Amino acid sequence: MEQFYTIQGEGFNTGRAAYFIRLGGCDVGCVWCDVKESWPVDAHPRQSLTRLVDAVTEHPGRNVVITGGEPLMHDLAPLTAALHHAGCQTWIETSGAYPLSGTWDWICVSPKKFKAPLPSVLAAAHELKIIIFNKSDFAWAEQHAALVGPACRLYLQPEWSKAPDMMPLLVEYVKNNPQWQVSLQTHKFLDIP
Ligand SMILES: C[S@@+](CC[C@H](N)C(=O)[O-])C[C@H]1O[C@@H](n2cnc3c(N)ncnc32)[C@H](O)[C@@H]1O
Ligand SMILES: Nc1nc2[nH]cc(C(=O)O)c2c(=O)[nH]1
Ligand code: SF4
Ligand SMILES: [Mg+2]
Repeated sequence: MEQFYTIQGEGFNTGRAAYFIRLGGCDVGCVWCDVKESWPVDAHPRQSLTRLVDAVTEHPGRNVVITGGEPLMHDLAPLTAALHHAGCQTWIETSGAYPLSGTWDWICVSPKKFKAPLPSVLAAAHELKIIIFNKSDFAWAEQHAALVGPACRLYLQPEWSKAPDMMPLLVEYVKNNPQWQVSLQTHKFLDIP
């Protein structure tokens, strides 16, 4: 759907330069999704792997984030193989609703109530990033934290429009449950993609 070189705004890798590839197609249907234009799978032009990898390597950064849409609706094995061949690190942003494909240096799973994550994807996560939209999301976060591996990093990220209301609760939650960390969509404050 789009590709851009920017700063990873969220989660564990916040602040690091990364090339983003946003793949079209998602059927999870989050009411608060901030890229609804990514949902239709056929609305976005196709690109060859060669062209995609060439575009990445025109920039000095070698961290590549595959996002969407829901990127795991596609077989990502060819894309991650080509990126690794070009010397890139592969990072994914996924809801976990579809089986993993591809080989990954960093897996961020952000599970959604609208379509449950697969246990196999949760088990492979390096990072669990729960979006806090209302109070019930804290208990829901704990349910998913029980399904990830022991080394998985735990993040709570406010849903953008609800952040003014939810941030005080989120801060108190992390102070009382320090296994969790706060993640903010810092690119939105920086006004970058
Ligand atoms: C647009 S999604 C694409 C990747 C994948 N479909 C997913 O949901 O993880 C990228 C990240 O943005 C988060 N996100 C989407 N809309 C948001 C919003 N309104 N506020 C905060 N985070 C949001 C998602 O939870 C996910 O972690
Ligand atoms: N800067 C920046 N960081 C991000 N981290 C995850 C994003 C996403 O939409 O997947 C995203 C994004 O859209 N922009
Ligand atoms: S799973 Fe991701 S892309 Fe799909 S609707 Fe939810 S936030 Fe948007
Ligand atoms: Mg985004």
